[in-house]
Amino acid sequence: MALLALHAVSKSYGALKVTDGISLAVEEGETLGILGPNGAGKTTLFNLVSGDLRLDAGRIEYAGRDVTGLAPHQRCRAGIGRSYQVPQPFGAMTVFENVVTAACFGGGQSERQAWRSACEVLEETGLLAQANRLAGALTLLDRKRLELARALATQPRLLLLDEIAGGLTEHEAGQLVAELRRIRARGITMVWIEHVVHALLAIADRLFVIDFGRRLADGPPQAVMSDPQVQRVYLGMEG
Ligand SMILES: Nc1ncnc2c1ncn2[C@@H]1O[C@H](COP(=O)(O)OP(=O)(O)OP(=O)(O)O)[C@@H](O)[C@H]1O
Repeated sequence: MALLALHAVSKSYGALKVTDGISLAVEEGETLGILGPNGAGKTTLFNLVSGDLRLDAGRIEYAGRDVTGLAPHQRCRAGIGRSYQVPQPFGAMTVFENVVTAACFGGGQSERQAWRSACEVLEETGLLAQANRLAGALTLLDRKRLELARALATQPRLLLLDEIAGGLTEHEAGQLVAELRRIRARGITMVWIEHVVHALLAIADRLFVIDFGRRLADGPPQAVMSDPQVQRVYLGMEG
């Protein structure tokens, strides 16, 4: 049974169909990469899965349960954690306080549990030395790590990552991939939207390409990247 299953999911803004009948299954333990041109509907798909947006049609199942009608906090507590494309930490709070807050309010943990899991997550994401810094004073790499740490603090079984490598140097993106590999080794299922293709290819088991809100390709990374339609639409290359 798939951990996450989308059945003909659709969402429109007025006449603009942003998600057009997408069906997709993600197996437990899998790392799925999502690619697509700007405005293709990738973040919208995440918003539909996390419950930040209500869908117009279709159904979403998670861990064998229909979660279509659940609120975002209910989906989070059920194990769907996510990061946001634009990191949104509480800038006037420390890194530690940000992660504790995510563990308490997103993960439903007691304060005592939240302190413990915040320490573990900060160590795992390489942020322990920054624990007492204000989140607003972090470098871009550390802000991305904090975004990851806040999602991990909710103890997800399914982790949705939205462009977490964007704006990083190649070396920094490599560090982030190494952290994601460790997270994957813990058995966490990941779906990662990313424009930094080499970072995605370093970890994804499978790629799903979206164009104009529809599935353009879905399969093993090398096969998808050499698909002439993907090269034409996404990479701007003529086949
Ligand atoms: N609240 C909204 N109202 C109207 N249109 C919207 C809204 N949110 C998104 N859109 C439109 O929906 C389309 C898909 O947006 P989305 O952010 O999902 O794309 P994306 O693939 O994540 O893009 P990017 O790679 O640039 O982040 C875009 O044309 C966008 O302008």
